[in-house]
Amino acid sequence: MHWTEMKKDELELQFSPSCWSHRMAANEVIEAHVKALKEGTDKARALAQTLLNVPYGEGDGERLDVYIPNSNSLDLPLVIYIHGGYWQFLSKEESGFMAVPLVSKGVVVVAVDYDTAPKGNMDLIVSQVRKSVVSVVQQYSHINGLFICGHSAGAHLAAMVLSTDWSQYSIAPQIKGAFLVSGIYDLLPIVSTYVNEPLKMTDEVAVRNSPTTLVQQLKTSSSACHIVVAVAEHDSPEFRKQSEEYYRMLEASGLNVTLEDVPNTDHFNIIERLVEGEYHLTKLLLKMMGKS
Ligand SMILES: N[C@@H](CC(=O)c1ccccc1NC=O)C(=O)O
Repeated sequence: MHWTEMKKDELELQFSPSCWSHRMAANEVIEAHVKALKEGTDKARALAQTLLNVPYGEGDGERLDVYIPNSNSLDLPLVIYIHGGYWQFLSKEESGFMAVPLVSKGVVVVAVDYDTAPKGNMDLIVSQVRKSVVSVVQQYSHINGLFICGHSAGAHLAAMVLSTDWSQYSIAPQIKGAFLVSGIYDLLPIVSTYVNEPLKMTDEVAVRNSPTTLVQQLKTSSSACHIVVAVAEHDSPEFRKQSEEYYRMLEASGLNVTLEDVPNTDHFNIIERLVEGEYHLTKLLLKMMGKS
């Protein structure tokens, strides 16, 4: 069934990732998710050298954390992680977990904060994340490859970064690879759901912030980027459809894109497991960065 034909209840269920986990009840899976991300982030902060709360703009919320390998090398790959949580939950304080397996392999990890709703709205959040990427490139001009990874709403934001017209910015970041994990690429279906209550998007705001409407811009700005669209086996059918359709659009426009359907995962552990060195997506990310 197309989402336009769904009743509100059905649509809201499709966009309630916690209701589709095969591991735990809805409230438990979210609690466990936040705990896993926080524990992983605390571990990363103990393992790596860190620069915490580095400003990337004037706003209080415009800060990022850097996780640095204990290496003398200057030409390390760098991955920017953009957290999920429906543009209203989570922060960089739970977003350094993937540094655990990556810094030991010589990868710099940056976790970006943005003003979640209701403080921030969709246009602001997208512009903040874009600005953070420009700031990282300016500060770390010596890095050997810029990569971006986002989960859920963060995958949407990562796709929006790839789709940026950089002509209004001081530089045009060259992103070598992108990991889009369990993302939302068409925002129109969520406008009428509970997800939009704090965001208050109109259809117009949703359309201009949908990566599905910006594929031509992505092709112009990010033609050399290897894009991995990853989706969980136990994501909801609508989430799975969003990933499949965005993947097809990118592939049809001739981009270097791969669809990864990750078995035995749900919307939450598909990203939590990046704390493990032996997890399929961790290995794939390291391979993309030339570190395996
Ligand atoms: N109502 C949503 C809540 C949700 O997605 C979420 C909540 C807290 C932290 C992260 C979340 N989602 C994905 O990162 C759900 O049913 O999963």
